[in-house]
Amino acid sequence: MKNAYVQISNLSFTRGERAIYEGVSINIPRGKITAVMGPSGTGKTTLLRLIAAQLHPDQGSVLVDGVDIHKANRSALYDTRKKIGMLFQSGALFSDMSVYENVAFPLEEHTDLPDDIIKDIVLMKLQSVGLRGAVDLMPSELSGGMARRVALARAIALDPELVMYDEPFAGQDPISKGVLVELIKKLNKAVGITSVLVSHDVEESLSISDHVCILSGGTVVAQGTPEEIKASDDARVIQFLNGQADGPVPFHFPACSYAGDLIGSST
Ligand SMILES: Nc1ncnc2c1ncn2[C@@H]1O[C@H](COP(=O)(O)OP(=O)(O)OP(=O)(O)O)[C@@H](O)[C@H]1O
Repeated sequence: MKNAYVQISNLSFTRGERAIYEGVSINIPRGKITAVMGPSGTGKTTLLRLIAAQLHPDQGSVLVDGVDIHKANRSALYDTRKKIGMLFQSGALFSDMSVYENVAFPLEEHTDLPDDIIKDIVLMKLQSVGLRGAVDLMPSELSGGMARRVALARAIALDPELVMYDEPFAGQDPISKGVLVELIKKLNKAVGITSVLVSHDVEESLSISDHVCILSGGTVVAQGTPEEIKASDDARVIQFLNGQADGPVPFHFPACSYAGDLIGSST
């Protein structure tokens, strides 16, 4: 795809004995919102970490804005990482820093901007997530949902070209969820940010994304527009979209026989 911001080709990645990805190819279109969905434990967070070069594939390549991120030299890697904002499930704030200091941190680390400009940017980012009033609070004084939004303000502090959201709606009340959905759309439309959204929230994801990629069992089982995905006749896609427990995708993590485990534990 010519206009892909992230181009993943023939990617394989193994954790211990377990193949998480086997020859996966995915294109993340530039300036669009791509939803990555799939059963729990399938490797969605792992995929984001492979894109950000926090993990390295056994095989295959990941091009981020044309840069092969796993072969890039130190300075190209640094420059490319500056273009990526990440909101991870475990994206904890620095607990000994205020909300202000948390959002200012990447600006102080990566730019030479004067303090008054940094202050304006921090307040602008906090305003966009609806938390300018929380600027002086410490992370321990925030709810889980508020902390997630402060982490988002920090993730977009450097005006990234690519933002990856890992379960941004988890633990959000309906109003905050609405704020986040609008914010993701606004960042995408107004500033042209390429967005990757990992979420279990099927309805929300399909409603805001331009492109959808469904992963299962180490491969891509479907890719396309939300309309194409909804019209898919692949049994795994139908099972996932409808939240059915029974179907081709197993609910259980691979394990030895249950009876064997129980007998083993009683001896
Ligand atoms: N640090 C680690 N060491 C070994 N295995 C890991 C590690 N982190 C994750 N895994 C394994 O990799 C697989 C993929 O994990 P990952 O977190 O990417 O899944 P996911 O699709 O994001 O899941 P969820 O939707 O539940 O968040 C899982 O089977 C998990 O057990």
